[in-house]
Amino acid sequence: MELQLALDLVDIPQAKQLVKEVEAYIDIVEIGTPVVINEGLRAVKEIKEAFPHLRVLADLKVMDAAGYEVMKASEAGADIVTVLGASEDMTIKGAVEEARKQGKQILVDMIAVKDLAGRAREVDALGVDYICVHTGYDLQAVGQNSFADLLTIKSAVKHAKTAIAGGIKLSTLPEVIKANPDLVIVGGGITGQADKQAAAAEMRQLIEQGA
Ligand SMILES: O=C(CO)[C@H](O)[C@H](O)COP(=O)(O)O
Repeated sequence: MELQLALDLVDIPQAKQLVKEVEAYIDIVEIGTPVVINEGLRAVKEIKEAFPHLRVLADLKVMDAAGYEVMKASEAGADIVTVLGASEDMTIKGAVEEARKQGKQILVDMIAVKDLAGRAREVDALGVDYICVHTGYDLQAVGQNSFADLLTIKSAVKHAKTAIAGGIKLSTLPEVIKANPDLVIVGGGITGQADKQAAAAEMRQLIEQGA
């Protein structure tokens, strides 16, 4: 099980500082959508150059013209690029084709998908690398989470790796680990803590010991 640090509310120097603190405990650094909006793909480039041993995910949440956007993120150094599960099959196919050309991976974010099991089966058949259930900030604000959704995609998906994101904290990580996703994505559960290194270390330890 891999651990991904999601960076959403930082600029590039803050991102570098944060990754330096927790790099020993994480597998993937996510350059979050707000960071890409504020800083552009330069954030992906600078983090990959500073931490070449870590994989970098560009959370572009692509919805159209995926071939071009996956190409640009790959050129910047992204190892994984996100595409929305709610987008057209053609878009997801285009993303997978370009990722294969570039030697990169596609994570499909299932945020706002209503028929989760059905869409997960379709997206899985398109050859994506990860399928991720995700409770975004707007639904986290009204108390929702994706724990049940993870079980739904675990039973639907046959080929892709499964992932979960959205408000995961130290206190809820054991429940997530029990459902055995391939990838756990944590933002505020690490970046919002006074001691970020300790939070990341504890999370890594829980993952290693299987909760
Ligand atoms: O993609 C995102 C928001 O759209 C976040 O990166 C993701 O939800 C993880 O962050 P957090 O753990 O703080 O919810």
